[in-house]
Amino acid sequence: MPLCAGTLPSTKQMLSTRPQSINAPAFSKAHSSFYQVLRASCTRGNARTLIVQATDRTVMIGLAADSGCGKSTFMRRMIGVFGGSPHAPEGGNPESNTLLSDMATVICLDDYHCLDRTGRKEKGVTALDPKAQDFELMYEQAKAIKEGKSIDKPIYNHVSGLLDPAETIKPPKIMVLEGLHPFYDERVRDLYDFKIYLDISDEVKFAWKIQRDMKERGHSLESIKASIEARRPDFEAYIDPQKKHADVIIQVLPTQLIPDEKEGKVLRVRFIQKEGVNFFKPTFLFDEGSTISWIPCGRKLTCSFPGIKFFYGPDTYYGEEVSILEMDGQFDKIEELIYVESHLSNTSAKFYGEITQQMLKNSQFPGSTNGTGLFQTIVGLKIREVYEAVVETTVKSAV
Ligand SMILES: Nc1ncnc2c1ncn2[C@@H]1O[C@H](COP(=O)(O)OP(=O)(O)OP(=O)(O)O)[C@@H](O)[C@H]1O
Ligand SMILES: O=C(CO)[C@H](O)[C@H](O)COP(=O)(O)O
Repeated sequence: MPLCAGTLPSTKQMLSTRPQSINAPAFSKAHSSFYQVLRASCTRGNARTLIVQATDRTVMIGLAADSGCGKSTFMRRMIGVFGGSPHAPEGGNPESNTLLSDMATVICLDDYHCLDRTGRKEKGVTALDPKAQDFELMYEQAKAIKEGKSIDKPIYNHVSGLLDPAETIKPPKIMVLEGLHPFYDERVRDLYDFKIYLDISDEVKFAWKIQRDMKERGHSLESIKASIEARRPDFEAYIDPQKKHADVIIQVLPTQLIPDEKEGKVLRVRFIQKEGVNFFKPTFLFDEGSTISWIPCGRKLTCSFPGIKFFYGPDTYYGEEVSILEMDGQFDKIEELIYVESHLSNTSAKFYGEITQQMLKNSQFPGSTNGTGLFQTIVGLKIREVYEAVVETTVKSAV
């Protein structure tokens, strides 16, 4: 017999009640906010089950970029928004590329290479070539995860260059597929709730690669140049075109504040945001839809040479309406970012100062004093908002 809202237990009672059987799902704090939605229309028995099932729907996020373009750094920022520390699967293959955290699991699409290093060499293809990628398996497994099923996913071992035995991945609340081809196959593309592309210009990519591969991995300047050149044709043919499918693009270019600066030390970062994307409201500066150029007051935002400049305005990108928020230059003190934050709207922050708080928490990550860190942090908040909106919609349709 249906119960009226007043007769259903309170959220506090729900939290303290044990499930009626071992297999019944537990009601946790994470479900509380959705309980109100159901309280008016559910019987005691099915309320718990419906809420838990609805909030257990996996939200799919795609992150595309070339290798060495800051995907790992971005993932660490995103996971920081949800809390909990990222870790590799325990007790498994030490060369696993998977990252687990309380809310999110990040899968690296290199695991869907169907040709190992020798195979690619024999066939004369690079890892960027779709021929080296098993899209059939990628689609089947991404779909299974979205349907709440566990998968046994292969592991591409970056040390040996071989495909290792599979690891089991359980469906998380948020699944991120990151790598070279997340939006290449139309079937996989249609599974995402939100799509991100990190678009790093050649000059900056080169500077970052030198920093990592020369200083940290002992590669020579010549070999880094040669590897970038060898990848370029396939990058242009197969990776770069995927950016037109993304909902947001973080484009990283050399600064325009210093003439002919090509070293990639000072960056101009553009946050390209599509209009009309489900559950996503573009962030704006001062006044939505206006075109604004802003040089913040130097007393409120300390910046050494060459200073800092913001831009915001509407534009088109591959024929679609977008709004662009741009930051050229860098600031000196992260805590002063609160001044910039106070002029931004639709940031998806839960409280005033959350962006600055996140930036301070991750101050040791590269890009913490420029637009890469700022926009990656905002995208992390956007992912949280998309997640919450998808879950709420699922709960409502369950009701
Ligand atoms: N925002 C940034 N500002 C400056 N340098 C950065 C930034 N993001 C990344 N880097 C540099 O680029 C290098 C690669 O970054 P990261 O490991 O995050 O990229 P990746 O895309 O995950 O690489 P891969 O796919 O090869 O594992 C880092 O070592 C760092 O030096
Ligand atoms: O682009 C890459 C990763 O994003 C790698 O180059 C690709 O996975 C091939 O691996 P390896 O360098 O081990 O041969």
